[in-house]
Order: sequence, then structure tokens, then C-alpha cells
Amino acid sequence: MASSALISNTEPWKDLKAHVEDINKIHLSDLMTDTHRCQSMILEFEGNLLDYSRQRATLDTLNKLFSLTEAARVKEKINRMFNGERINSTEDRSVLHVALRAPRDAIINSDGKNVVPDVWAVLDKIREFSERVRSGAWVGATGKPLKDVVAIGIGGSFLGPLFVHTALQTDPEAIEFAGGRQLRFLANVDPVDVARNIAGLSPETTLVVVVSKTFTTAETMLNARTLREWISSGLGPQAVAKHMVAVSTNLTLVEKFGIDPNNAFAFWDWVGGRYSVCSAVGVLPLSLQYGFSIVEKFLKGAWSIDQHFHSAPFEKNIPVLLGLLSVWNVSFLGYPARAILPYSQALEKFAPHIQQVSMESNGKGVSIDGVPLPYETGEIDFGEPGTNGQHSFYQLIHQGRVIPCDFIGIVNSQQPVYLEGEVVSNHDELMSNFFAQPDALAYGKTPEQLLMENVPQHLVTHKTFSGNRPSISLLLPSLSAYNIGQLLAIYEHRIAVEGFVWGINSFDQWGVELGKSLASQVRKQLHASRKKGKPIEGFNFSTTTMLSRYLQASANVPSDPSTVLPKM
Ligand SMILES: O=P(O)(O)OC[C@H]1O[C@H](O)[C@H](O)[C@@H](O)[C@@H]1O
Repeated sequence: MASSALISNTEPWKDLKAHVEDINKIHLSDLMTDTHRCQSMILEFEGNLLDYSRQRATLDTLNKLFSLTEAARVKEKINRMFNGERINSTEDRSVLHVALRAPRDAIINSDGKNVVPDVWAVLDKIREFSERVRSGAWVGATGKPLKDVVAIGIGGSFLGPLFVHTALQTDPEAIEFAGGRQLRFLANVDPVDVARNIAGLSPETTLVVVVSKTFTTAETMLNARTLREWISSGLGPQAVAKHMVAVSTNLTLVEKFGIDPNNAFAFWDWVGGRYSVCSAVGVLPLSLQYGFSIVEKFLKGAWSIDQHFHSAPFEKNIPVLLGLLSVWNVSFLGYPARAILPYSQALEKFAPHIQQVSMESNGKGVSIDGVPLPYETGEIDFGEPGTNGQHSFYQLIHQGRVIPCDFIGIVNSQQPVYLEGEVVSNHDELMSNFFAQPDALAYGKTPEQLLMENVPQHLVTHKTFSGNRPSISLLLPSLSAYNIGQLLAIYEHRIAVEGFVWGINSFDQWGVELGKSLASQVRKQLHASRKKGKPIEGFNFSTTTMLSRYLQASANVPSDPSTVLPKM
């Protein structure tokens, strides 16, 4: 693509740039008085209600954004994704995470081959294996059932499964199926994370699932070798076959590691790491914990949104609208961040997962054809569940910088609490905040209002809220496995839409490589210095100083240690 073909050179982009001036003349509190506008900005799909009326946008803005989708050929790009075309051009791969949740009879082709039967072959294998483990038919080396699972993985092989596990942990239906089982996640290469994850567990009753798309990720492989040692030092090396299984696209390396290929669960290079929670990456650990039937509901939820995304007209398409509004906020209104604020403790790991999906996908500096971009892409995503966040960073959101917010609320709590004599139920108390915050941000509070309330003059500016701060509200009917799948897919597709408009490749991640290769140079140096007393060479003054201090101050580390495992 020549730079002239960049989306920023098209008329709809320029038109939106000019339109910002119109929007700057209107305060959100005025936009909110137009009931017709607000009505048009509320949308429902299967009981999920999206309200985007608190965006700094008019119906005219929306029309201009729809014109932008035509210039960016968004519909064509969505179709190319679903058709299995190699839209991840820098890695020459198709992008088919939607196939992971397709029903058995669906047909989704990659390179002319329907991949759905392969997907279901693995799902059936997971169902069968997880049932054997859960029923106690599969036992460990000493004949005991395996009731605890430690899933080792990082990035996309960790964050999605952790989000879904955390969300299911308090779902009454899932709880029933989990009965007495534990699922833990070991991600960080920090030995402290090893200590935390094996604390209180016995290798005799533990199954370790090594999850890595490439099976080369340094952190995951060292953690896998560490827990292999934990198992074999406790139960003997032959126990590894009964206590370790793997999920990967690289089955050759799985076998080399010493895991029986029969106990390896495959996925494919057309599944990006951060889009892999619906593959064996998430489905295996979650099925071990909750049973396959619960996980199947999660997959069905995601698929329902896939269908909606693929077929609904853009004016009624939740992921498309969300994606376009994000582009509007980032590229036109100039807001670089986005806060993800679920009013649900069960969604506490949602923001960390979306951080990877969004920032690894859309934090790019060049177009899909390698042309440097004259505009920024991606958002800085962060978030915490409400109401916790309100007592932490909301000050900045209300009176400091403008940060578009996603408020996510749930109609029916997973764990309702009612106390006799209380004004409202505990969930209603939570939701009072969910409904209040978006209006506080949109309307603010004027000095005139404060003076009417007899606020002392010297405090008026301190207590003024400028308002005009955009948010969206998403109200889910409940937080069942099905709804969790829907929420995941809404965000996955929203992020794809943003990338499609910006004209970037949202499915590669070259930006993570440089740090990895420099770490390998440091690893070699640490080895040479500790084992052979070699001087530090090849680093700049600053790094040399830090490395020298590190080596000197930890001279007690044995140069040829025998195995030591955490003793927590
Ligand atoms: O699943 P793995 O191959 O071990 O990769 C784990 C993670 O490693 C890399 O750093 C990538 O940036 C992530 O996208 C990926 O999810």
C-alpha cells in the first residue's frame, strides 16, 4: 500500500477530522437531552444491552464513521477473516479463532480445507480426557486421583484462561461441577510464582498442563522443567507421563520435552496466542476444572457473537459500533487510553486479558503494508472492577485526564446477598454505582450548582466537574459461561474492527521480540560470569554497572548448584 492509500488520506477521515470542531461545540449534557439520539444509541442483542449515548458523538458522527468503514473496506476484511484468507500477512497465516467455537456442522475453510472437524477432534479428545481425570479413571503414579491442576503458560497461553476461570469460579452452575478441585496458573518465570503455585499441593495429586503455542517460550519452558523436577524428585522420573500433559501447535517439541504425544492437545497456527482461549489453551484446563459441558456453553456464547458480528448490519452490530467509537476517541478526539470497568468482581481478570488482546494487536507503528503511520493506533487499556476503582484512580478520570470508560454491569448477580433491614440488596448497592458513574462523567457539576449548594467560594473550583467525559455502558443479563463467551468475543471483534479501520495487522506482534533477544544476551553473560568468572562484555556503561552490582551482591549463588525447589 502506498502511503497515499493510508486511511488518513481518505475523504471520510478528513471529514471526521473537520467534524471534531462541531463536536467540540456541544457538551455531552446537551447531547443527552436529545431523546431520539439516545434511543438510537441503545442496542440489544440476546439480552445484552449496549448504551453508547454517552459518547461525544451525534448521529451525524455515526454516519461519518460508517463512511469510514467503506473507505477502510471493513466489511470485506471481516469476510476475508471468516473465509480463512491469510490476513495476517507478515506471518502468512489466516486468522480463524472463530472456527474454535463453531458448531460441529459448520464449514470454515483455511487453505481450502474445512478446519471444523479438526477442531472437534481435539474438543472430543479434551472431553474424554478431562472426564477420565475428573472421574478418577486416570490416576497419578501412586494410584491417587488428580484433583489439582497447575497450568503453566504466559501471555495468550495464560491471560484468557485465567480471566474465564476467575469469572466461572463464582458461577453457581460451574461451582457444582468444580467440587473440590483446584486450578492454578503458573506464568511468571519468577521463582516466587513457582513457590506460590505449588504451595499446599502434592505432586501425587497434581496434573501439570504445559500450555505454549510455540513450546519455545523461555519462561514457560523453564517453569515446565521446574515442575517436571518437582514431580520426578517426589515420585520418580516415570511419574512425569502420568502427571504432565501439554497444549501446543508444536507437537514435535512436546515429545522432545518428554510428554507422551497421546497426552498432547493440538491447536493450529491460524490461532493467534491472544485469541487462543477457545482452543485447547483454555478449553483443556477449564474442562479439567469445570467439565466440558460448562466450557461448551462458553464456546457457544462466543459463537453467538461471531454470528452477530459476521451478519448484523453495522448500525446494529455491537463489536463494529464499539470498534468505530474507539477509533473516534483515539484518532479524532485524541484520547489515548481506555478504562475497562466491570462492576463485577468475577470479571477482575478481564482488563488484564483485554490489555494483551488490545495492546498487542493494535499497538503498531506501520500499516499492514509496512508504511509508517502518520497517526497513533491502539489504546492504553487498564482497569479494575467497580467499585474498587472508584476509591483508587477515578479521581483522575473525573477531574484529571479524559479517559473513555467501558462500564460493564450484570443484571443478576452470581452470588446474591440480601440483608434484612438494608435499604437495597448488596448487588443493587454495587449497581447503584454502575448506573451513577457514567452520568457523573457525562454531566459533571458546574460552579453555579455548587454555589446553590452553599459551597464556600474558595472550594468551588476544586469541587467543579467539567463533565463531557465519554463512556459506554454494557449491561449483561447474567455472568454464566455463555455470557462470558459473549463478552470475550465482543471485545475480540471490537479490537479487530479498530485494526481494520487503522489499516494495520492486528494479528502479529513483532514488538515483543527485541527485548527477548537482549535477555538472551544477558542470560549468556550471567552464565559465563557465574560459571567461569568471565568479565562483563558487550554492554553499555549503564547496564554493565547494574550487572556488576547484581553479580557482586549475589556472589553467594553457587556456580554449580544442585537442584533447589521452593520450600513454602
Ligand atoms: O504460547 P507461547 O508460544 O508460549 O507464547 C506466549 C506469548 O509469548 C509472546 O511473548 C507473545 O507476545 C504472546 O502473544 C504469546 O501469547
